[in-house]
Amino acid sequence: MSTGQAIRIENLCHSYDGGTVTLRDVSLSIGEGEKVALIGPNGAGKSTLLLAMTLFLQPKSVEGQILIHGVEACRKNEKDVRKLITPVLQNPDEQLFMPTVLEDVAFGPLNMGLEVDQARQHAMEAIEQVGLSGLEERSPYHLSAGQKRAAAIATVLSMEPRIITMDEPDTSLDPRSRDHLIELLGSLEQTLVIATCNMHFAAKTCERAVLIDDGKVVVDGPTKELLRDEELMTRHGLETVV
Ligand SMILES: Nc1ncnc2c1ncn2[C@@H]1O[C@H](COP(=O)(O)OP(=O)(O)OP(=O)(O)O)[C@@H](O)[C@H]1O
Repeated sequence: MSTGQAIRIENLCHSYDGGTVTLRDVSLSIGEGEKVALIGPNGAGKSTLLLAMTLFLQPKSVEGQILIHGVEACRKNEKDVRKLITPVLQNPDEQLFMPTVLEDVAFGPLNMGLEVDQARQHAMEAIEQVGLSGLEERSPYHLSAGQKRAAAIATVLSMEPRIITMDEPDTSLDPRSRDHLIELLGSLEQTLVIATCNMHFAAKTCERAVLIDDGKVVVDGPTKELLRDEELMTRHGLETVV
């Protein structure tokens, strides 16, 4: 249920090193608590759009405006923006670098200035939420692909951002792990923006989908309606889901 505006993007343009144009005049509003899939073929600009929202692009390469809960996403507001919106990276290994799962999940809250006990409490809750209780002392390197994905999500949940972005979170998951992830995402109250090329995954996790191709928003609407449109899906190299 949407209670306010979480993300507002206006006329966003971006190019890498003044070369490849990746985002062309993208405008988009996402309400608080919405779960939105960014769908589109490889190279469409989905990851770049997530990087723009989470301030991971060179400021000079971006034109237009992004507001995160009313705060302009720019360098001078970096600290505030990072508290509001946090990415789960495409590769969990980039998010897990401490000796144990617990230390990894507590790292964010500690970094935000929480006392050790409080950070541990947040971490334990996040670990339970993602179904990894009992694995707190395990090295992240010794987790399965599905467990790594869950641990990476826990490192973000423990910081309690209001918005979470995820880039291809279903990559390398077997059907059972994917089902666990779908269940977990369904249980989250945060606003979620999920980039995916997997239309079945999009249909199961997000009520709304934004189709991006060649850096432009092509269509924005109910996921199931978009995915049923065979002509639209085929035109953009995507799979129809009936
Ligand atoms: N660091 C970079 N430098 C230059 N070009 C890049 C860089 N990263 C991505 N690109 C290019 O930008 C375009 C958009 O890429 P992006 O990763 O945002 O697409 P995507 O929709 O997420 O694709 P995929 O589904 O394959 O992950 C592509 O043409 C890609 O080659």
